Amino acid sequence: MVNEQQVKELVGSLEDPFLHRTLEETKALKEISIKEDKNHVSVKIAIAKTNTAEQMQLQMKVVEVLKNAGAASVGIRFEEHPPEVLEQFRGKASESEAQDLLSPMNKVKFISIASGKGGVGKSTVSVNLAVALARLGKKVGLIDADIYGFSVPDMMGIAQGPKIEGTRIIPVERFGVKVISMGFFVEDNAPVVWRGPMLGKVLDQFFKDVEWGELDYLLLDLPPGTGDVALDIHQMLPASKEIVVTTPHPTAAFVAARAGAMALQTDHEVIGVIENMAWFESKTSGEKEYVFGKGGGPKLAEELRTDLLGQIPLGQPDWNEQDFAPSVYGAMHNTGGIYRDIANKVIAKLG
Ligand SMILES: Nc1ncnc2c1ncn2[C@@H]1O[C@H](COP(=O)(O)OP(=O)(O)OP(=O)(O)O)[C@@H](O)[C@H]1O
Repeated sequence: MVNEQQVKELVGSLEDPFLHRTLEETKALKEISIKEDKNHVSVKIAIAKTNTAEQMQLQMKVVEVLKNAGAASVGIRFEEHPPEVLEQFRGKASESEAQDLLSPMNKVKFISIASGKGGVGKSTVSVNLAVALARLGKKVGLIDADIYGFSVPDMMGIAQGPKIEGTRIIPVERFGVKVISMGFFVEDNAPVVWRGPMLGKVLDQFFKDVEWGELDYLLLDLPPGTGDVALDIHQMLPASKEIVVTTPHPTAAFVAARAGAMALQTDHEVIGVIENMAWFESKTSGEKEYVFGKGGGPKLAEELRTDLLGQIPLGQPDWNEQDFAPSVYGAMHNTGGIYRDIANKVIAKLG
């Protein structure tokens, strides 16, 4: 069990990656809360620039020092120092670092897509939401971090891996979305045994070494479930907005609620729920059959005190209009329209 003083000292001794002063010197620790029953430590830290690879590295260090000191789980939120505080320290930063403070990644909003268990359509939803946001004119990146499933390349019909230019990885662009997948770095669909820390390194590389350019949104297709790997990945991610995908069965929603709880515990904000495989609609009669039950999505949204962003029916894209992307719905497809409505809601929420 760690106490507040230890948290202050341990986190305070780490450095702001841009200002090169300790977090104690920059008065970065804005909030500390310790839930003794769960041995959970939650901190809010101000740094020079949020949503950056440097923030990720700092985040990993904070988790490491607090876990080494005995915390069972750690939640971190970041905020940016106001300009007047930055001014005090700016002289310390070299010109290139000052330039870096203005880097385009500064503006990107992270959206993680999570689920309580596998197979509910989390990857399908991630892909189609990314494409829908791009169709609405947003600059979108997608990281397929679903280490058990990395199915995004196949779903989008991506046959070629990314180009490597020197030390930089150029993401593959498809339907206007820049895509990076764990699957690009694994030979012949071989199964991979991942552990949290290893995953953290790979993710860190995705943030640092991938040439994302300017992005509005970076979507992350997370591993399903609420096990160790999912927890680790949540703790490594820059504070992101999270969408939870569920199927309509009340039991599925119950399991998905755990994923939502994990997001909240690690200080990610749940911005909504998407119910997938909501019903089957007969093409001839237009009648809806609730094949997998009913009510799970609204119930989950209520439980997580968030919005139901949309309900996706059972079905498949029309292959011929899809240019060999087996899971991407066309803009004119009914389900493509549902994804467009969801994308509009996401934009309204996040700007
Ligand atoms: N609305 C839908 N209608 C019909 N099939 C669907 C729908 N959504 C997803 N599927 C299919 O269900 C299967 C699982 O979907 P997907 O891989 O997206 O799930 P997942 O939650 O990401 O799974 P995992 O995390 O285990 O990889 C896929 O074959 C996909 O094509």
